[in-house]
Amino acid sequence: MMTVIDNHEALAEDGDFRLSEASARDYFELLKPRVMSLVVFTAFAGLVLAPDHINPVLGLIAILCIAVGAGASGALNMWYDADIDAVMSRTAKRPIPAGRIMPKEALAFGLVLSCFSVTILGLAVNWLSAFILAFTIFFYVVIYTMWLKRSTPQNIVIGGAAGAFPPMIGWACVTNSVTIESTVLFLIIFLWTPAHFWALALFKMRDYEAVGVPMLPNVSGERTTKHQIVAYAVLTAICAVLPTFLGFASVGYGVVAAVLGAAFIYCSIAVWRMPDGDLKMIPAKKLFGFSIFYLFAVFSALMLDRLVAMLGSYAGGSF
Ligand code: HEM
Ligand SMILES: CC(C)=CCC/C(C)=C/CC/C(C)=C/COP(=O)(O)OP(=O)(O)O
Repeated sequence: MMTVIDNHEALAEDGDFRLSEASARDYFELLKPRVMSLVVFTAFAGLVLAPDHINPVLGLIAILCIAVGAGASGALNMWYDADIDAVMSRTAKRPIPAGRIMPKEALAFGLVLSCFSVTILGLAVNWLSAFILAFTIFFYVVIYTMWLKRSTPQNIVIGGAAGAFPPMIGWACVTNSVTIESTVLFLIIFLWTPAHFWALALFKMRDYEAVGVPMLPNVSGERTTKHQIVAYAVLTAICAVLPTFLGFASVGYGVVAAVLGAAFIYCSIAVWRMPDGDLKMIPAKKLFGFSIFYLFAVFSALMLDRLVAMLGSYAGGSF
């Protein structure tokens, strides 16, 4: 049975040039906007938390470049994964497997946006942040999507680094440097990723089984995955309070991060206590959903903490 993708290639091979019937919405969907919105939010947090100032117009340009670069990496991921996306129930309706966009169009779109975002960021802001953006795109598309994802159950642990760079890019946009503080922001997301994704991988095991992608639940089983989910949730909770101990966030932030971390660990333990073979996997779905709220809440608390500190110093300075 020819899949949609084969049929598309056949159409292109008969020499008969066809205009793409893809809509702007289809191209927008290639950018993984829902996922990348939180990615860009963490980049914005890195820009806000950096101990210096950036011209607001340049700051906006920086965030737009990071957003375009993140979307470009999503388009290139969908281009490469079109074969397995066509088989997995969760991804079968995406623009390429659904036949709305041809693989070559997605590849060109992703490459053009990647070059555009990196070049503009380098010219308008600085070349260090542009380099980190380029490296992040490369890491997600080549290291994770093309290599690790299909070859090792540790794919998302190592590949998770790609998703953790955005706050470091935002920080570098302002300071033109990589520091201990921006590395801690990187580590929070890096350690958060396994619990975030393996929760989903638990209830999507059959999908990954069907396409032969070696996700941890499929390779090492549910019990091992649940143990590692709890371990990474604990490490994330510990890392998230480090800003207070390193002096770039208040004790008040530390308390909020500790409470959020306790909730994250609680959700991960609920997954650990879930019987293997459970069909509904409610705790796993809850952990996946909470993981997104958790990351949003931690980075929001960091920015709020910075705002309160700035207002406090302004008020103190004006008396
Ligand atoms: C290698 C690292 C990561 C993996 C393997 C991963 C995996 C996934 C998968 C498979 C989904 C479901 C997407 C869908 O069905 O369309 C998802 C959703 C999501 N991810 Fe991750 N993720 C990673 C890193 C991140 C990072 C770094 C962030 C943000 C900082 C993030 C934020 C989200 C959000 C917001 C959603 C929900 C999207 C929606 O509601 O449709 N993810 N993730
Ligand atoms: C600035 C910049 C380049 C940011 C990139 C940030 C980044 C790498 C985010 C990871 C997003 C994600 C859903 C990865 C999963 O890919 P997958 O292929 O496992 O998920 P899928 O099966 O849903 O496609």
